[in-house]
Amino acid sequence: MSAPSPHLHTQTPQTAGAQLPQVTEPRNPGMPLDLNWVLSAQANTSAIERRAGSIGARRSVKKAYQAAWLVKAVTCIDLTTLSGDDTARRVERLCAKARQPVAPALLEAMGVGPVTTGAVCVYHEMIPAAVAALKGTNIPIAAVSTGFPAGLSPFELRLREIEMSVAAGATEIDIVISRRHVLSGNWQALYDEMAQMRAACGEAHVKAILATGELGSLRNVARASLVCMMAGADFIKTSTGKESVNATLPVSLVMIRAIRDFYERTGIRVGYKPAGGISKAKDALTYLALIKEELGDRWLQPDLFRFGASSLLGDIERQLEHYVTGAYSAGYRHAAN
Ligand SMILES: O=C[C@H](O)COP(=O)(O)O
Repeated sequence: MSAPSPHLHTQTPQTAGAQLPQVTEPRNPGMPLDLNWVLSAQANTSAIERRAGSIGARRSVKKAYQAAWLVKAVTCIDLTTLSGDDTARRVERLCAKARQPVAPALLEAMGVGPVTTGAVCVYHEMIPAAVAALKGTNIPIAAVSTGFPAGLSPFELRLREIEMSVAAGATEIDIVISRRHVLSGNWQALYDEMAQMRAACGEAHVKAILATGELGSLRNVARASLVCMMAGADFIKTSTGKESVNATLPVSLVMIRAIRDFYERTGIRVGYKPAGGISKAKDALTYLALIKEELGDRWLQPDLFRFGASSLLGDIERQLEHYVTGAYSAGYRHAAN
C-alpha cells in the first residue's frame, strides 16, 4: 500500500462539505478564435500516459481524510439519469437523492452539516419533473440538449432545444459538439457552433461535451478544448457516457492542461467535468487528486468541477458508511442510482 499523500491531507470531514463558503466564478466571456494558439497545441501521448498512470498509484488517502474527500466528491456530482426509459418517478427519486445524498446520521457522525450534490442532469423532457422535485433548493438542473448524444440533429433544432431547455428551467446546458468539425480540422466551424450554442444558453451556464472517445487523438482533444473555451464554454466535459470510451485519466490530463493554459493566458477559469463510467469512490479520489495537483484548490469547488455520474454516489455512500460504522452494509440497502 502506498503512503498517504500529504497533499490530500489538508481537509477533515468538517471542512469538506457545505460549510465551505459558496463561491461563483464569473462566466467565461470567450474571445476571438486564435488559430495559431489552437494549432500550436500538441499532445505527447507517452508522457501524458506516464503522468496519468502515476496519479492513481501515488494517491491513497485513508480514514478521516478519505471521508472528507468523499464528501467533497458528493458535492461535485452532477447526479445523472440519461436513459431512454426515464420517467418522472425516476427523476423524482434522483432529485430526492440530490437533496439528501448522504444519510443524515452519517453526516452527523462525521460532524458535517447538510450537503447536496452539485446538480442533477437529465434529458430535456425530464426538466419539469426535476423542477418540481427540487423546488425550494438551490440545486441546479443541467439538461443535455442539442440532440444528445450524437449531436446530429439539424443545427437550428439544436439551438431551439437549448432555448426550450432554458425556458423549462434548466440553468446549466450540456451541449454536444459536432465531432466531424474536429476530425476534419475545421476549427472555425467548431468555434462558430460553440459560440452560437453559448448565445442560445443566455444566462444558463454551458458545458461543452467533447465526446473525447470519438475525437481520434489526444492532440485533437487539446485543440477542441481550446476552441470551445475560446468560444465561451463555461465548462468542458469529456463524454456523453454513451461513447465506447468515456472519461479517462489521460484525456482528463490533456483537458485540464488546456484549462490551465487558457487560465494562464486569459485569466479566465473554465470548469472541468469528467463523465461516463466513473462509478467507484476510489476513482473519484484519483480525479480530485489530479485536479488539486494540476489546477489547485480553487478548481475543487462545484462551480469549477463536477463529476458526471449515474452510479458513483452509491459507492461513495458505502465507503462513508464503512468509515463511520466500520462495516459495509448490504448492497440492497443502498439506492440503485
Ligand atoms: O454525463 C453523465 C454521464 O452520462 C453519466 O455516465 P454514467 O452513467 O456512465 O455514470
